[in-house]
Amino acid sequence: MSGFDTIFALASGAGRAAVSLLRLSGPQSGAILARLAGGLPRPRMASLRRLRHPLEGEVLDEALVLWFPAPRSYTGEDAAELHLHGGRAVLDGVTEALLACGARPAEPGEFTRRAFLNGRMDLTAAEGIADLIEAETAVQRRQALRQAGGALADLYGGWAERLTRLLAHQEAAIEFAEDGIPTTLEDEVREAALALAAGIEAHLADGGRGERLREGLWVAIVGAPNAGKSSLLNALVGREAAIVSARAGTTRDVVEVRLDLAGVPVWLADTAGLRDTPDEIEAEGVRRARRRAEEADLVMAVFAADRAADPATLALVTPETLVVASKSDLAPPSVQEAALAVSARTGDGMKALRQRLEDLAADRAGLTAEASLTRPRHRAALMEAASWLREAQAAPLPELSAESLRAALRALGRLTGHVGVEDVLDVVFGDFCIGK
Ligand SMILES: Nc1nc2c(ncn2[C@@H]2O[C@H](COP(=O)(O)OP(=O)(O)OP(=O)(O)O)[C@@H](O)[C@H]2O)c(=O)[nH]1
Repeated sequence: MSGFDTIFALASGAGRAAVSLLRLSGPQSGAILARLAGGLPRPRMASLRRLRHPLEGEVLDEALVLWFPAPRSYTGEDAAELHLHGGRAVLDGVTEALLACGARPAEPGEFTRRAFLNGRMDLTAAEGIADLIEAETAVQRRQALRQAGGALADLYGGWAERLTRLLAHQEAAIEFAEDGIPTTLEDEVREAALALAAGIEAHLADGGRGERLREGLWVAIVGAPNAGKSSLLNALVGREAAIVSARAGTTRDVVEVRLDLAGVPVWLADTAGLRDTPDEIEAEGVRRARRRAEEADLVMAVFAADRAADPATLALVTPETLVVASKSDLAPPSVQEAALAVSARTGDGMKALRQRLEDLAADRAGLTAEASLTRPRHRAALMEAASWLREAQAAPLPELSAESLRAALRALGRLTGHVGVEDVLDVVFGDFCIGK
């Protein structure tokens, strides 16, 4: 796209490194690269060049440079890459040279924003790239790569195409009706609208797995004071993250620890032991524990094997709860049904507990054959599209049905970015860091 400034940014991480990657994009990229490197290298071929300051002529670095003429670049514009030596002074010198040539530092996400505006990717793919940069586990990486590769773009784009055809048919049906030509077209459109709504709703009914994988699965560990919750948490993460003591009521606030369970990011939350207490601080801890249990994706209820099961924890157990009998070295478990017997002290049963947690994590946040939606933004737009499609099916007049189909198409368009709305762009690209 013309009329843009030429922008640059460090694409690699800040700080001392062997190599720093500086990226340049915009209409002046070629001219600027030629000025610094003493001529343009062959497109898309790495060349070793001496980089000079354009005014002072001083050699700033000897660097690998790459020239990507439009449209075959990440942004779709003329672009260049400078693989500099990673020192601070090199970067400062080259930055000054680029400023002297009229380029300006990029805003966060500006490279990907330009790629989107130039039609190199849709909004969901741009989000996939943001997720890939943030991905911390293998399964997160797989989900992000799939989305960056256009899996959601293809799915939603396919629906938008189907919807466009429906709209064309509905409009044709309206015209035929005016001309008095009998047709079954309108009935067919209504039926197809319903089928499409059902398809979107099936995609929505994924239990939030894609969003969970992106953000992490929350597991709340609850139980009576001294049940051994903190010891279990420490044994699971392999370090002393939470304080363990023989004194009941040691954990007062929520202790959160991040864990990679077979590629799914999991947040374990150790909570205060559930009991009535006159201690104000501890009572607040108990309130927080209950809230965590309500909000968690998974509750792990811990009962000490050498004690009778306490009613406060029992009250939180549902068929979804992972029931654990701790301190199995002291006694046979007191809660028999489906309880997993473990001992943080001897390590007995810990492998089985980890495996159970991994299975549950994979079940609630693992990848499935079909790409899952990954953001509340996706969910909102898809719910809106499905609801307009149902309205289109039920509308009393074909004109109203067409109007609803148009609204559904707009909702899908906002999702992929084909209906350009500035505020949507700001939300999506606000997630990026500078240089991406
Ligand atoms: N024998 C035995 N003792 C354990 C085991 N796990 C924990 N304990 C002991 O039980 C006591 C309480 O353990 P914690 O892990 O602090 O229990 P908690 O449920 O977090 O306690 P609160 O912070 O009071 O809610 C400590 O003295 C631990 O050493 C175990 O597997 N076997």
